[in-house]
Amino acid sequence: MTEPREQQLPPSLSAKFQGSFAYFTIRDRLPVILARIADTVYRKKVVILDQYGEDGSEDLKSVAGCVSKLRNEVQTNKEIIPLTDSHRDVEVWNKYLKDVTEKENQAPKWFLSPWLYVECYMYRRIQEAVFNCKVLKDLDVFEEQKQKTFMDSQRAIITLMTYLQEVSQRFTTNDSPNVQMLLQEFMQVALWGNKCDLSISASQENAQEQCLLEQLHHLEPNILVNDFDQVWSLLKEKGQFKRIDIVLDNAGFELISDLCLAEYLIISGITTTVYLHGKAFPWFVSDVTPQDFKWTLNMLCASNSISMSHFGNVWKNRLEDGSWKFSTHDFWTMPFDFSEMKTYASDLYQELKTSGLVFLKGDLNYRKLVGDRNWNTTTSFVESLHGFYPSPLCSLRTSKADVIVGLKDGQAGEIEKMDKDYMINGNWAVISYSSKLDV
Ligand SMILES: O=P(O)(O)OC[C@@]1(O)O[C@H](CO)[C@@H](O)[C@@H]1O
Ligand SMILES: [Mn+2]
Repeated sequence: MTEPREQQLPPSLSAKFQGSFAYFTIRDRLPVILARIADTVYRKKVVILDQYGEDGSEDLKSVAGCVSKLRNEVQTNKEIIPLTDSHRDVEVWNKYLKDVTEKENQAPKWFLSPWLYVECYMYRRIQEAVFNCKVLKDLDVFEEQKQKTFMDSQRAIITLMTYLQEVSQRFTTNDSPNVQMLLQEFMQVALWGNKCDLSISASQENAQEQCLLEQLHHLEPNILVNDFDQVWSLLKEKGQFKRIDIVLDNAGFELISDLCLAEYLIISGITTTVYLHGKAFPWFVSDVTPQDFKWTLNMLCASNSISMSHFGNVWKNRLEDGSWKFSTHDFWTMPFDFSEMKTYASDLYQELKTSGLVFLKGDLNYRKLVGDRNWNTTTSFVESLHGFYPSPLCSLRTSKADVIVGLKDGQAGEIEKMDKDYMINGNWAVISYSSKLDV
């Protein structure tokens, strides 16, 4: 099958389509996320003044000012403007703006241009305010919300990690654990862990209260595409992998669910190494940064829960002994969809080509996999990847944007009758697999 060229691809999702989820996101949700940042920043005033003195207060004022200016630009549909900080990715972002302007013969705007671009640009503009600070260049304006989600999910985290410890013991005592059934369980826990994301909730609290394990059976019918069997036959056919990757999404409970999957992949012998990919700076409110990763492991180690502290130490050792690797790459916080990785991040693309299987978590990664385009729901997942074939891929995504592919004929209509917002409310999910490889 030849890869579809630009003109054959369906249109990009955009807020120019009134009534689209992009439209509601940009009109209603993004301004709320920006307003929430101003509140957070003001709440830090006393602590920052104490730690950083006047420079710190000035920085906070400037971040708050930049974020409210940005909020006004979004709400009044201003033109997208070049970035002014000196972070290493500025040139790529500003060249992209120039290229889009030339291609469209007009400057991109919030309610005109592709949703993926303007939403990614918003989070990079927030970082511009931080990178332009004098003393607060490492400020994470979303830190408080991410940490609160972790703290509020303790019960679910303890239950899940206690279960992981029992499973781990079954492998140690070799009492013939059902590897396939357990893999399905840990993949589905990681899948539903994706429901908790602070961007969809426009920064409203979004902790995991109940234990997911008991709900998996009940949630199974809500998995609209379930390619688990294809993942399992790949693993069975290959025996033990040297490398499996997990492109992470959100901090908090979702990160714990991903690390439990990563631990299971090792103790089951499915792979000897798991590569975990985070974001280089705060992104889409709850995405995992190196600081979030470190903080989470430290919180596990300091916990008085036996299973949490056990795995906190096990996981710190895995980073030491190399069975886990955590890294970031600038590509993950750029506006490109994944079909452009070969062009803009060939090093990352070549690295993923060495993986036996790449799990990609969450909705934004799914949107980037399918190019954030308005595909027919019955288009195959493989076709919607339009050129992104570095390795076998498995998307674990709860649907929080109005794009979905790989459904059967008539399936969308059936689901719509039950839940008209099925594409955007996070109650429905896909486990989508592609085995297609670049030549
Ligand atoms: O990637 P995640 O964390 O699962 O979701 C990201 C998200 O919350 O942000 C966008 C809406 O603002 C959508 O892509 C999606 O709803
Ligand atoms: Mn996210």
